[in-house]
This record gives sequence, C-alpha cells and structure tokens, in this order.
Amino acid sequence: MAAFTDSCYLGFDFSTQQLKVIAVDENLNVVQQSNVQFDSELSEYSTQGGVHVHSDRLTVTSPVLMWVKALDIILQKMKNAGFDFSRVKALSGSGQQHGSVYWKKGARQVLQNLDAGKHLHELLQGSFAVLDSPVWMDSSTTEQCLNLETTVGGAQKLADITGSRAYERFTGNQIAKIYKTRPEQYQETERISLVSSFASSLFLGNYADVDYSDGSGMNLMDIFTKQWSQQCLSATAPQLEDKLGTPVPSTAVLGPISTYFVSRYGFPADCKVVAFTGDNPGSLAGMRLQEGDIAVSLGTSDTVFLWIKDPKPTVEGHIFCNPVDCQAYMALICFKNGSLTRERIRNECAAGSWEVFSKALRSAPMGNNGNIGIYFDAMEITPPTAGVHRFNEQNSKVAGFSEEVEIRALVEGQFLAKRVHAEKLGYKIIPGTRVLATGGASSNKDILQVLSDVFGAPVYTIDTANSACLGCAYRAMHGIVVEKGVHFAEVIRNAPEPKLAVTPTSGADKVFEPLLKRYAELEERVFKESQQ
Ligand SMILES: Nc1ncnc2c1ncn2[C@@H]1O[C@H](COP(=O)(O)OP(=O)(O)O)[C@@H](O)[C@H]1O
Ligand SMILES: O=C(CO)[C@@H](O)[C@H](O)COP(=O)(O)O
Repeated sequence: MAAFTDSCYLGFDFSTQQLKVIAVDENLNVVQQSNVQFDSELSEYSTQGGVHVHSDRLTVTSPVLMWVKALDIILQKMKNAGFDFSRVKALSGSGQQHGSVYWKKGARQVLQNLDAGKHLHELLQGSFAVLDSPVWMDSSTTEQCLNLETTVGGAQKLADITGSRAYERFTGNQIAKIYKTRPEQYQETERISLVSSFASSLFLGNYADVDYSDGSGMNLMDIFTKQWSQQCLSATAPQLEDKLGTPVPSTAVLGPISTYFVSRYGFPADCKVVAFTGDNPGSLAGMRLQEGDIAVSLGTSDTVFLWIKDPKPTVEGHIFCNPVDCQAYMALICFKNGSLTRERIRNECAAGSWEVFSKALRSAPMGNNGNIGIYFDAMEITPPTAGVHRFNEQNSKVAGFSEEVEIRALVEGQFLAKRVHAEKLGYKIIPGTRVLATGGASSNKDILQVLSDVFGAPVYTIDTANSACLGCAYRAMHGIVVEKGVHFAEVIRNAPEPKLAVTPTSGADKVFEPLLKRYAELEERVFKESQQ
C-alpha cells in the first residue's frame, strides 16, 4: 500500500476558456480539482469562449484582469472546499501559448508589496499598460510576419533559428504590432510576459522569466542556443530585451511563493514556484508521452504533438524546446477550428447536445459515403485559409449536408487534416503507435472512435482531460528534486499509465486510405482558390 503523505503539489492551467487547477499528493494521486469558466463565472468581462473577437475578425484579445480575478476566485473556491494550502510544497502551471501581457512601469513594485487583505484584481488594476492581451487566436499581424521573415532572410531561415516560420499569433509579431499601433503603451511597458510567465509572476510576487518551451512560441528565441535571437529582437521592437528578461529552463525553480499567498491562504513560506510553461508542453508532461506516441489535444484549439530528439524545423508546424528534458524537443501542429467549431455544428445539427451529436456520429457510416467537409469558421492556422467547404463523393462542391452527414463530415475532416499534416512533416503511423488524446473533447468516446479509425491506431486517454494541469503538478514535484539530477521520468514512474479507450474498427484502413488522399487534394484546392 502506498504510504500516506500530507504534502502536495499544485498545477494550474490558464487556458483559453477557463482557469483550472489540480493538486496531487506525493503518491501522484489527484486530491483536488477546481476550475473557473471565464464566460459564465466572470460574465462582467463579456467574453465568448474566453476572448473578444474584434470587428476586423482578425484581432482577438482577452482582458488581462479577468485572468487575475479568475485566480482570486479559484483560490477562494479551494479554500471554501477546505483545501489545506499549508500542504503545498511546490506549484507550477501553464498558460495558453503565445498570448502576451504588458506590465506597466512600476508594476514590479506593486507585485512585491501586495496587501494580503485585498484581492489581486483590486491590487493590480493599474498595473497593465495594455488591458486587452493579444491571444493565440489572433491573426492580425501578417504585415509584421512578412517584415520579420524578410529581415532574417526568409521563412525557412527564421524556422531554422526559432523553430517556426513567422506565425501571426506568435508573440514577437504581436509585440511588433503593439509597438507600431500603440507606441505610448509600448513605452509605458516595463515587462512583457507570456500568459504562462505572467501567471507565475503573480505567485512569485515579482517578474518571472519565460521558460524555454513556451518561449519557443515567440519567433524570438533561438531554440538551439536557448537565448534571444538578436536578429529577431531588433526586427521586432526597440529595447525589447530589457522588457523580456532572460529565458530559463522549464524545470527551473523561480523562487519561494510571495508572502501575499502565505498570509492570505496559508501556503508555507518555502513553497517553491517552478517555471510555468505553455499548455501543450504542460500536456506533454501530463500524458507521459513516449517516443513514437502521437498526442492529440482537443481543447479550444486542436493540436497534434510529439516528443522528438533531432529537430528539423520546416515552414509548416513548430518545434518547441521540450518542457521536461532540456536535451529534447517537441514538434507541434496547431488547428484553430477545434472545439468551438464542433460546438457550432452541435448547436446547429444536434440541438446543442453532445449526446445527440454522438448518436449522429454512430449512425452515419465510417467514411461518410465519400462526403468530405472542411470547416474553417475562423482563419485556420494549418493551412492559413477560412471558409466552409463541402464536397460529395465526386469531389463536387455542394451547398449543404443532412445533419448526420454534416456532423460526421466535420469530425472526419478534422482528423483527416491532422493525419495528413502530421504525415506531411514525416511522422509515420507504425505498428505500435499509440495516439494519446486529451482536452475537453477527449471525454467523448464517439469522437475518439473516429480519431482511432482515421489514424488506424489505438487511442489512449488519462484519467483527467486536464493533462496540462496534471503535467504541471508533476513538474512542480520534479522542481523539488531536479537540482539533485533526478529525471522527470523517475518522478512520475508510479503515475497511472494512459488507458486504452478505443481501437480501430475493422476495415477502417481501407475506408480512410483513399479519403486521406482526397482530403489532402481538396484542402490544397481550397487553399489555392483562397490565394487567387
Ligand atoms: N462531451 C463532449 N464532447 C465533445 N466536446 C466536449 C465535450 N465536453 C467538453 N467538450 C469541449 O471541450 C472544450 C473545452 O476543452 P478544454 O480542454 O477544457 O479547453 P481549454 O483548455 O482550451 O479551455 C469545450 O469547448 C467543449 O466544446
Ligand atoms: O496556439 C496554440 C499552440 O501553438 C494553442 O494550442 C494555444 O496554446 C491554446 O490552447 P488551448 O486553450 O486550446 O488548450
């Protein structure tokens, strides 16, 4: 029997639609979970899906004070539930990737002198030079992307340095836009954080450095030297290095928790804050990904990611530094039209019910009688194009599908896209490949069945869909022993293994092989037509 132990570790996730937290004990058992939904529990900020989409349909931001208030609320909820904060030895966390926070001159001092009698959102009201933080859904910085690529010598050259060609949502391009369109606010900015390092700054009571893994999503850091690229910094905005701090290993202990949390919630004074990272890197840690596995995250965005040793950056997809092993990397492809598009089709074709949606998935045949759909409600990232496109089995465009066909076309199309783009980057599904699914939609077995059929591989899940939180609770635990040279894998050796959720339906490979080819051709056609 596992030994009883009182200590525990917290992992937070500041994701797109909500703030979540998980506590694990020394035996890696989850002992507490909580969350705060931005739209419903912080309705005063009027977000939809956690964000504000601006009138140009390209600019997407979130109110930074909403995230601060969410932290006040979640800690209060834990306190009300009787959670004993004095047990917390270390904490870490993650944030939606690429988003940026602009701290106003003087904010460091405010962070260092927080009055434990007041809420954080009251204390930090005047601490941000930009109140609406650009987030990963933003695609308004094409001009800045072109400028950056031209300055460094092209898209591939930029990918060779930073792991990615210029992407609109990447933080450097967002900073360049702020500098150009709001120069006074840029001048007023003392420090720029990612959502992840902003969140760790709150716990630290000081500016926290950006970690290598989330820092790889900025188009500013050299992923091989793990330092800022001077060429990229100077192409982005003046005095930028001063505002960014220094990148640190994702395993770094940043310091003890701020006295604010000690006095207000009863955290121990020596509770350690371990560097926060991106939500996808956090999930990589939580899912116990092994080489050869493919992770599919079905959160607000859909992402596909892998653990890799020898990165070869290209102009499609991203290479990030690995969050748990400084020698390794992770490859990632991001799809913007994930859960929110599934929700739209659910609302239009399944009376707003996931059960009805699932029933429709089960009743339409695998392969959907050759009907294929591409549903890019918002400007997609992979590939960068927008619009809804439906094709019948002869590849002719059709105006609409029946409700059942529409639902299956959406889910099959989303997974065909994932496999097509992963294979384009050279990833092969081989016997023994495991697909590890996570994120909100991974709780839906009928969606996972389609994933398994399209990938021709078994799909595994872990007990919680919040793998980023879990991974960060594990990372917090690792932070305590990392200086002794203990590897992450050793720390999580006794964590529960992912469990088999579904296996491919017999005959799925024959159905999907031709569809993969057709999907790739149709998507290419849609993309080319959009460029004319
Ligand atoms: N049963 C379900 N079937 C399909 N999707 C679901 C189901 N339950 C939740 N979801 C989706 O999960 C999404 C939230 O996933 P989550 O990983 O928590 O997102 P994020 O971390 O980006 O905030 C919701 O937008 C919702 O569409
Ligand atoms: O942009 C990316 C990854 O590059 C997104 O995956 C964001 O990190 C948002 O994550 P979710 O809130 O959808 O989990």
